Amino acid sequence: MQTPFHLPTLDIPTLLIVYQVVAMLMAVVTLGGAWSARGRHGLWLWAGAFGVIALAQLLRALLVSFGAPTPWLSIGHIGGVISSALVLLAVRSFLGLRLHRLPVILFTGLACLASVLVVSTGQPQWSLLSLPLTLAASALLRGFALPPIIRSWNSRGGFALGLMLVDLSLSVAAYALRAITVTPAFAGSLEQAVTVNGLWLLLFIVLLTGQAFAVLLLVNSELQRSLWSMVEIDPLTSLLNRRGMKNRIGRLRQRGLVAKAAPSVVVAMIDFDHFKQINDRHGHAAGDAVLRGLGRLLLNHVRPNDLAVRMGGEEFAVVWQDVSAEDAVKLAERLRQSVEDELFGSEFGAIQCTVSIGIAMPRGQEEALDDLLGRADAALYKAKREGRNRVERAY
Ligand SMILES: Nc1nc2c(ncn2[C@@H]2O[C@H](COP(=O)(O)OP(=O)(O)OP(=O)(O)O)[C@@H](O)[C@H]2O)c(=O)[nH]1
Repeated sequence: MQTPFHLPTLDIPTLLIVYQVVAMLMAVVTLGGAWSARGRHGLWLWAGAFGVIALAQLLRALLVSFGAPTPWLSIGHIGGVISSALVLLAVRSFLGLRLHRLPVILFTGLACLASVLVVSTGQPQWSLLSLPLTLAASALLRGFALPPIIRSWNSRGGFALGLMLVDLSLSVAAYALRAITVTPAFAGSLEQAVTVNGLWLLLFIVLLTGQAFAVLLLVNSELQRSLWSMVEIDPLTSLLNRRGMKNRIGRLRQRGLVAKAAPSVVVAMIDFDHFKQINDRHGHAAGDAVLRGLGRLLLNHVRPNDLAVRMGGEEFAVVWQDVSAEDAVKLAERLRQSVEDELFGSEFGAIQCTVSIGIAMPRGQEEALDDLLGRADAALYKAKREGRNRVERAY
């Protein structure tokens, strides 16, 4: 079959050297990133993915110049499959998913073995199968990394993840199409197949560079995220702190999920009764265990869009969304009862405590969050004055 268009002649060995140099550069840049991020987010695996391509091409070039036996020359193809396996593992590690290493290793091993076997026959019609075979294996391995990235992008969004998604999707398509089009049967002749492969190499150099940029952007945004969570999360209870709550509500308002002081938002301020006595009687460590226990209990009482917050000391807050005033009173009462029924376990024995709760609903669209919190606080102190272990509502 003759292709209807004229393909430019490309110097494949030169392109392979460029591919190798770019991969080497990307490996060095990603290694630097992995080093500064202490290897978090699967960065060593990303660096490995670029490094393997660079090393495989280098080895191949050396073997060719030393006149190594033919089976060794499939090392470049094998490097591509191993690199794709590392990309799959890197994506899972980056997204914090379990790494199913064994099936990935087995599949990669089989693809590499098949490549060596077909090249070892010494028969051109078999040897030529090595490239499409390993390219197809790479397309599959990278394809398996797509669904978790798509899910993550749907929930998190972000430019860096979007860029990774685009690059990975393009590379899955490119590996699959390259596997088909580099076969002489498709290209029309062996010469045409070599030229088509050269054109693909050009695209692969671009995709490789795009992937390295996406990795670095992703790591940068992850480091920023973890820095923010250190600022916004209370280390003792892992709940949001006061700043985290304000930022979260600000972000929800920006995304239009919460209208400015929407009337359906209810704030509950929660404060332990006589917490000082718990510390005095059982010790500070037992007090900490009780605070952690309330943190867990609050998380069980809120839905994904609600917020559970440690405001400071033994004061907590819950922000319920989409609830009526009547339902909020019921929710707060149920929460108060749960704390009363709970035996907060610690190594010093079970500790029983109670909380006082003040709840407030926005007066109108314009009430600022601080004013709302202030009124919930005032209701809380009314609950304390009226005898503690009770819920009071601000009007
Ligand atoms: N263990 C522990 N105790 C804390 C922490 N933060 C604040 N506290 C203690 O919480 C206690 C709060 O005491 P008070 O403000 O007098 O309040 P209270 O004893 O709960 O009395 P009422 O609120 O009036 O019922 C103090 O003894 C603080 O030391 C903490 O992180 N861990």
